[in-house]
Amino acid sequence: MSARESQVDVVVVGLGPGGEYAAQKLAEAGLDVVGVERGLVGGECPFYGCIPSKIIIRAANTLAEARRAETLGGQVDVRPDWRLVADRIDRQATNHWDDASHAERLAAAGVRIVRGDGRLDGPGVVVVGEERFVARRGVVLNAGTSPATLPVDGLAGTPYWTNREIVKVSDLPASLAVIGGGPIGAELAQAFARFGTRVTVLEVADRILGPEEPEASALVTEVFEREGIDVRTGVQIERVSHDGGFRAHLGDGSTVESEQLLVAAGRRTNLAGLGLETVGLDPEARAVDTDERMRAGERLWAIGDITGKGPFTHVSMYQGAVAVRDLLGEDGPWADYRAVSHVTFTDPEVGSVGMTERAARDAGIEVGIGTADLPESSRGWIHQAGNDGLIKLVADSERGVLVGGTTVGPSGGEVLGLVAGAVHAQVPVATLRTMHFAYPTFHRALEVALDQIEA
Ligand SMILES: Cc1cc2nc3c(=O)[nH]c(=O)nc-3n(C[C@H](O)[C@H](O)[C@H](O)COP(=O)(O)OP(=O)(O)OC[C@H]3O[C@@H](n4cnc5c(N)ncnc54)[C@H](O)[C@@H]3O)c2cc1C
Ligand SMILES: NC(=O)c1ccc[n+]([C@@H]2O[C@H](COP(=O)([O-])OP(=O)(O)OC[C@H]3O[C@@H](n4cnc5c(N)ncnc54)[C@H](O)[C@@H]3O)[C@@H](O)[C@H]2O)c1
Repeated sequence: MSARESQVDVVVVGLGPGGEYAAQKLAEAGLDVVGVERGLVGGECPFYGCIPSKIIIRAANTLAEARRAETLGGQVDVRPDWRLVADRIDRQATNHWDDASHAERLAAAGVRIVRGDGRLDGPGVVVVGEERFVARRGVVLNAGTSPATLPVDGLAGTPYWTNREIVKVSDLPASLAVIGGGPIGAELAQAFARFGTRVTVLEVADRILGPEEPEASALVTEVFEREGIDVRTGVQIERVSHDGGFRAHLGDGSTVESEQLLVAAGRRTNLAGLGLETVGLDPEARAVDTDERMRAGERLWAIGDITGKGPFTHVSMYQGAVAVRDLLGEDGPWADYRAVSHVTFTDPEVGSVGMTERAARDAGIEVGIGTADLPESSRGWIHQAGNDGLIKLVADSERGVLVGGTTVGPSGGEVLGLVAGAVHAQVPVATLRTMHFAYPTFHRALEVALDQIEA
């Protein structure tokens, strides 16, 4: 059967955060835009990722904070009620996993939404079922990721959870094993533990939150263990069996039993079946290479998690904005990844921007380091229960500027803002040292760390 053909200006394939942003801005600029989506308009973040997970974390943190009152303000009777969380995600956050509000916003901007699987069919051409779109200006790929499947014996036949299922849970499990101590595993492990679930984290690497500074991993591990989470690192999972409950068989001969199992062991990019070979790109690649304008080929742009430049919502939207500027013929600014920041919303939060110490040394930079322990700061001492935290700043001593920083603490993600600004704008360390740091804030601990840097 021959496909119906339409000429348009731009086709956006995948309407996750970056694609949604780009489609809306291009349509508002007057272009004829088609947005193709096979799942929910809005993508992973609002329905299965950032927003539901942060609602769970917010609730869990209120419980932890209430428990802290015992030594600071008085007795509080804490009785967790998961129904409040499940209901908030279901009704307030996801509208029962209905994307109408996202789709209506795009339609109001003039985007034509086409439901289905988009596939490239040569430069500037996208096929969706029986429809064929020829894009005069180009195609923007924003296909995102899915949970990676683990090649562990026995796992495939079991009803394990990924992030897609765990955000829909209506009843708390008594116990949960979490495979993977990355951001998803760590955030959800702690939140479920705070609701009363017995949690075991199984991490193959020698520490959880591996890409972070080792000091950050160590501190979060210490807090997790204090809260009763069983953190096992360096584990090999040989096999998983399921017989009502789960049993993970580990390489050292031990087993871990749990009522439920969350697999949070990474993501795979949704590039299979996208027709990359029709535009001269490798269909087996893990990511799509882009230049500073997010161009990936002839009349082709790629944005978001598929570019491998940082799997975060803000990166996807940042790249969406870059692609929009290029498609509209503007003169930049183009993509720059020196100061990509991210926050892992454990408690303490782990904020991070730019390079770690190791990355800076590997890049041949003459490194200067400054650190501070939050409990030793005035605000940390006042805060007391729940004051775990640290600052680590990484400077290029030759140039006298920060190239990275890690801010762990009760408001680690907020404190990060100042460091991210300094790395982004290359503010001289000497200038930062002359700042006023309000007393007694958590960010004031930065002054201690800055003073130590030889720069
Ligand atoms: C549990 C969890 C928590 C997270 N928390 C945070 C956080 O706190 N902060 C943060 O910054 N990031 C967080 N992330 C990461 C964040 O969700 C992603 O970085 C972000 O969603 C990526 O956006 P994207 O636009 O690249 O892709 P996605 O959001 O994955 O969207 C891609 C879309 O493309 C569609 N699609 C794919 N292929 C096709 C095709 N061929 N045709 C049509 N449609 C297609 C998919 O259906 C999907 O809707 C979290 C992720 C998870 C899983
Ligand atoms: N707050 C945030 O910004 C946030 C929150 C959640 C997720 N995310 C993003 O979403 C992406 C996916 O998160 P993720 O945590 O699933 O992935 P990840 O790749 O960051 O972490 C996966 C973890 O699983 C471990 N692992 C892999 N195979 C294993 C095995 N066989 N046994 C035990 N452990 C194993 C890895 O060593 C790693 O520590 C990340 O890249 C992350 O940046 C961001």
